[in-house]
Amino acid sequence: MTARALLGERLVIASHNPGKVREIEALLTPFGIEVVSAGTLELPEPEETGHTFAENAALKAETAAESSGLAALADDSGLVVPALDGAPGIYSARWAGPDKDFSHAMERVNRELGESRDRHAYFVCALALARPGEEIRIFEGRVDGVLLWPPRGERGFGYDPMFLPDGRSESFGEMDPAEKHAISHRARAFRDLDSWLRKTE
Ligand SMILES: O=P(O)(O)OP(=O)(O)OP(=O)(O)OC[C@H]1O[C@@H](n2cnc3c(O)ncnc32)[C@H](O)[C@@H]1O
Ligand SMILES: [Mg+2]
Repeated sequence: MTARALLGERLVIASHNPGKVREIEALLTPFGIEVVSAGTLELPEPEETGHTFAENAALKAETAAESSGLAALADDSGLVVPALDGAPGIYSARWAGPDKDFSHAMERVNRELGESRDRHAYFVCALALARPGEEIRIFEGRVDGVLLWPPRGERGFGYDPMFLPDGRSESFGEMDPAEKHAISHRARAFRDLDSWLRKTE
């Protein structure tokens, strides 16, 4: 089967975050399917009550698939800081508060790290694909790096300006989007999705 047959003619991107929707649209381009975002369809934003990235991604994808009757792809992601026992993790969006203020969230990460010499962090992305009448599928990706202070760059979204991926000299906030797509947690999860599609073909 082709990607189109597996994913449907029209796929809902079950996210209300414009930064993510932009990246997911770019990463889906090679699949050649029409996409529409949950925001455009005015779908409700479900409460993220799961305890893992995968559970929250599944919850968002299932809600969107049920309310639209279409296949839906959700992304639950976040920044994991081992020296902070994994925080902010699944609470990454919530650390920015109702105003979605990521300068504030980044300051909190840096403040809580204090003088810690361990500034290692990684981004995780769990993608969930829900198709009407089919079992839900989860795909995951991760990228490791170190936390910078002060943050650098205006590109990307969320915690990007404080994240320097391993082996690179530019933060995610400074990088050209195409470069971020070559190595990001989200791109790696898409590679996992792509290999599943190829196996199923
Ligand atoms: O749930 P949806 O509607 O998709 O949008 P959201 O922003 O609430 O998304 P999450 O619940 O998955 O929260 C993940 C947060 O982690 C951060 N994050 C995820 N991927 C990121 C990336 O590539 N670069 C920077 N920050 C990222 C970003 O701040 C997100 O708001
Ligand atoms: Mg969310």
